[in-house]
Parts: sequence; C-alpha cells; structure tokens
Amino acid sequence: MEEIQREPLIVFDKNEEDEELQAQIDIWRYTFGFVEQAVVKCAIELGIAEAIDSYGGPITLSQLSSTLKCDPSLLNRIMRFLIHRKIFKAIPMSQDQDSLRSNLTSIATNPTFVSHGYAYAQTPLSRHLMRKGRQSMAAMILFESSPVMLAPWHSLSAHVLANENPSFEKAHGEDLWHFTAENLEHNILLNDAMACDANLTVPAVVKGCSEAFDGLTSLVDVGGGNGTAMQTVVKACPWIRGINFDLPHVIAVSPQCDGLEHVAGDMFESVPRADAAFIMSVLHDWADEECIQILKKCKEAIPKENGRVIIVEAVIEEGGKQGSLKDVGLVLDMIMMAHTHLGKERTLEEWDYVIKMAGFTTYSVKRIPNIVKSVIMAFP
Ligand SMILES: C[S@@+](CC[C@H](N)C(=O)[O-])C[C@H]1O[C@@H](n2cnc3c(N)ncnc32)[C@H](O)[C@@H]1O
Ligand SMILES: COc1ccc(-c2cc(=O)c3c(O)c(O)c(O)cc3o2)cc1
Repeated sequence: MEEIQREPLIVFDKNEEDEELQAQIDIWRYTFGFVEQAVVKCAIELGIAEAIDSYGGPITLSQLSSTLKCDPSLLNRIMRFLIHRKIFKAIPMSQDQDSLRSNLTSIATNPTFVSHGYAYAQTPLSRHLMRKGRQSMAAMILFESSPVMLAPWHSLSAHVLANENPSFEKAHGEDLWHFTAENLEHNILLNDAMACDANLTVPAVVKGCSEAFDGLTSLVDVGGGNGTAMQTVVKACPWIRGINFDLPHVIAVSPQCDGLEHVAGDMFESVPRADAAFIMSVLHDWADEECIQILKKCKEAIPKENGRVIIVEAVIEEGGKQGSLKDVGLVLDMIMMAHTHLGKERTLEEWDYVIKMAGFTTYSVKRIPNIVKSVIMAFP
C-alpha cells in the first residue's frame, strides 16, 4: 500500500508553542483591524454617545433604538461589540425594572428583544466619541476614516517600492493641501480633526511648558489651522496677542475669537512678525528641505534677542521603553508616509539636523506628560 506523504509536523518547544498560540490570536488584529474603526465611526454617525448622555442615565436597547430610530437587533450587536471593547458599559437593571421590561418585550415577541437585564451607559472612552466638547476625538476619527484619507493607504506599498508619487497624490492627483483648498467639506473636516488634537495637546503644553510663553506680548501660530490652538493659548495667557496664520482657504473657515487675529498667507513666502513663533504638527508634514525653509521663515519673523520658535511635535525615541505614546508616535509616522510627500516624525538627531540647518544657535527639548508631542524651543 502506498505510504501517504505527510507534511512534517512543526515541532515547537514550550516557549515557541506559547508564542505560536499568541501569534494565532494576534494575527486577527491585523486581519480585521479596520473593523473597530468602522464600528466606532458608525457609533459616532448614529450619535450613540450623545443619545445616552441626553437620556441622563443607563438606557435600554429598546429606548436607545427608538431614540436613534434604528434597528434594535443590529444596534444590539453593535453595542455588544462596543461593550466588549470597553467603549460603552452594560449596567445590570434592578429586578423591578427588568420585570417591567420583560412585560414590554413579551409584546415584541422577537427573541432579540428578550430583556437583557441590563442597560447601556457611557465610559470615559465613549465621551471622546461625542461630537461636542474639548475631549472629543470624533472629528479626527471621521477624518481619518473618510474615503479621502483611507484611499492613500491602498498604494502605500507602491509608494515604498517606488518612492515616487506619494500615496495621497497617487490616490487624488494632488497633494493634501491643494486637495483641501479645492474641497470645502474636506477642508472643514481636516481643520475640525486637527482641532481635536489641539484641544488635547495645547492645554498640556501650556501647563507642562509654561516658560515657553513667558515674556511674550505676541505669538504667531504658523500653520495654525482654524485657530483652536491659539484660542487656548490667548485664554490661558491673556497678555499674549495671538496671530493664527494659515493658508487662505483655512483662514476663510476659521471662527473669530477675542485676542486672536487671523492672517492668511504662505509660510514658504513669509510669516507674520511676532515675539515668538508657535508651530505644531506642521513640520512633520514636510521633508527636511521644506522643514528648513519653514524654520528659516519662522526665524525671520522673530526678534534676534529673546525670540524663540516653539515647535510642538513628536520626538521618536528609537529603542527605549515601549509604551502607548511611542506607539502613537510611530502610528503618526505611518500617517505622514501615507498622507504627505516625504513628511515624517523625527528622532532627536533628525530634529537637531533641521534646526541647525535653519540657522538656530541653540534649542531645548521638553517632553510633555501624557501626550505624544514634545516642546522643542529653538533660539536664533
Ligand atoms: C496637520 S495641520 C496642523 C494644524 C495645527 N497646527 C494643529 O496642530 O492643529 C497642518 C497645517 O499646515 C497648514 N499649511 C500647509 N501648508 C501651508 C503653507 N504653505 N502656509 C501656511 N500654512 C500651511 C495646513 O493648512 C494645516 O492647517
Ligand atoms: C488620541 O491621540 C491623538 C490623536 C490624534 C493625533 C494626531 C496628531 C497629528 O498631528 C495629526 C496630524 O498632523 C495629521 O496630519 C493627521 O492626519 C492625524 C494626526 O493625529 C495625536 C494624538
């Protein structure tokens, strides 16, 4: 009888066996990673967090589905997933509440409506999904999960292979900034997204590096977006006159704010003069050459004596301790690869290069607790 050729069994030792089992679990994250962002986007679009917040306490499936005017059985599965991911929580209902519900649900007859014995409630994490409020990350999530911003990811390998057309241009025919200038809806989506990060980052910077703002009577935010960052600064430091400087299409949709002047222009041409320049999440969008150009324009805008450029960006620590903030920094670096032309998150050595090439004599670096960005102060 012909002997059956069997695949040689892969024989692991105990540690390798444990690693292999973990790998078989971990690979799911990379197979279906997009699902959690899509379901969270759905929760934001449905307004689940707002509905629970407005209800004022734990809300049952039938109450939530009628508030949202959506299918209770599908909503039940969405909430089951989000509760499992600890984005919302399930609160056991008291017996009398539960018996009342089981009477109600017996009318519905559908087994899906059988009383679950619990109601849904917010968590600190779900509050970040609400569209309003300083904690909101909703606009950033809707921006990053938008078809416009997802498309470039599909040509990332081609970009890496050829290092030619960056992914965003390959997907949309022009760079992010020109595309945004011609698409009002996307322009507002981008500015609102960046305001989420500014609301998270700037209060921490003002608190964690207050010396950066000492002695200033005026401060220009270069590439300041819709002015959210400068609004926070001038409210925290009322002695400072804030100038929010960005491209014309961005300034056109920027709200007025006391103590803040909006100025439209091109940072590669000139930057409005002020005692100091503030530049957050801009330099990482650009290659070294453009970075140096921008920093030189910032340097021209500030006094030689006591002037400073306050750079707020991630400083990538290669090696060192792993941590969630390092993960965010590396994720941002991938975002720069997909969304910009040669933009990147920089290590301290890479920051040293661009700052010195721009002609600054000295600089300081200060990590800010609990946020991914550091404050680099460059002195002419
Ligand atoms: C990633 S956003 C950062 C916005 C803001 N600094 C923040 O942290 O929320 C980059 C900003 O740079 C602006 N920008 C791009 N090119 C510019 C230019 N040539 N002159 C002025 N601003 C520019 C964009 O319009 C956008 O607002
Ligand atoms: C929750 O913590 C964070 C969320 C978002 C970001 C963030 C910072 C950026 O500077 C940034 C950016 O410049 C960009 O072009 C983008 O598409 C996303 C983005 O996200 C940081 C921390």
